[in-house]
Amino acid sequence: MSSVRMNGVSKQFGDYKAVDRLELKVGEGEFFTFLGPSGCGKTTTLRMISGFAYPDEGTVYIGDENVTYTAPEKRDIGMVFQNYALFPHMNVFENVAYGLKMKKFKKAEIKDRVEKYLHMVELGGYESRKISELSGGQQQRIALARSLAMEPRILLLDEPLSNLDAKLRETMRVELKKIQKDLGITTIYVTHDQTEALTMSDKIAVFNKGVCQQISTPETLYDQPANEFVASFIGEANLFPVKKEPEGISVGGSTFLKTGAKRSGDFALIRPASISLSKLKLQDLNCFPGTITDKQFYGTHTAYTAAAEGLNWKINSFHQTEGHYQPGDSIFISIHPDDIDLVPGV
Ligand SMILES: Nc1ncnc2c1ncn2[C@@H]1O[C@H](COP(=O)(O)OP(=O)(O)OP(=O)(O)O)[C@@H](O)[C@H]1O
Repeated sequence: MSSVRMNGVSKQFGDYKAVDRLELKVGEGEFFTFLGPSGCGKTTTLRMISGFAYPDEGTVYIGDENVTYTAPEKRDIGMVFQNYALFPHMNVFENVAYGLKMKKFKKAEIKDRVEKYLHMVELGGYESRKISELSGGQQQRIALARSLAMEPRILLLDEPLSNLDAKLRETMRVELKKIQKDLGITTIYVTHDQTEALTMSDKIAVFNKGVCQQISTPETLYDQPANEFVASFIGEANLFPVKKEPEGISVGGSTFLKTGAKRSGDFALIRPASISLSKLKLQDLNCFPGTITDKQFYGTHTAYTAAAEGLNWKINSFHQTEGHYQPGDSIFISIHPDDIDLVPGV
């Protein structure tokens, strides 16, 4: 088990800053996720940790060791990729044993480790299967077992579940997290999928255009996003530019909002689940007439959109009694002041 630190790390391709002055610390045994849209610098950052890319500036530490320019094979890191990268001409045993053989482990130790880690990914007994005889999910587990068998000090996972179907992804999320916790291995996970990040991580670093926007627990990212980008990327959000008025703030031109926000900012953030819908006006404060424009039923909740005060609102209704509006219905939307946060722009 080891920690990872990156101090002032930058990487440029031509004129483009793929990673810009990154500061982060991954604690021992932590499940740490790099989250962000395509091209934001997640993989480049991971490659600088693995040693497949070197930074232009800054330092990378694993534990107390400065590994900024250390070759990948000397870093004692395991990696699992989106495409599995298994050897198709070898069977399952040979795939999992490969790195151990290269490192000249004794035969008995290789056999023990292959058995142990195949059992851990629930594929004990599959040793002589061909790779082509395995499903995508099974192949991904073999790739994981192959990395774990080396007992590395850090595990890096680059979008490992993105080739799997939705149901399998969900199962693998739970299994992967369990294995990680059982082994206590420091893990860095790259994804653009916020559900994966929120459900699996101890901490998440949110990236945008090469810049790390915020590093926090999933709960803090959702409840106290550092800025408009994080607020829009984590969970669903209504984000409206605000105008500062003498007595408070207004959105959409002249709609006054009373907010309990403890900070100031350029955008009002209102989560769709915190808005109530009603046929009648329920309160004077933060209650506006509008019209339902769309309805999508998800089982657990109904997602509405409504036009009110010249703005489009997203509203998630979890109450069955509220779940009966149709597009075209006249409604009132109500928001408690404590559910209106203010966030800075990026
Ligand atoms: N070897 C390279 N040469 C030139 N540009 C590169 C190179 N590698 C990455 N880039 C650019 O750097 C930026 C960051 O790429 P990176 O692969 O780190 O993004 P990412 O967040 O992992 O994206 P994705 O989720 O699509 O994999 C992108 O604009 C990419 O085009």
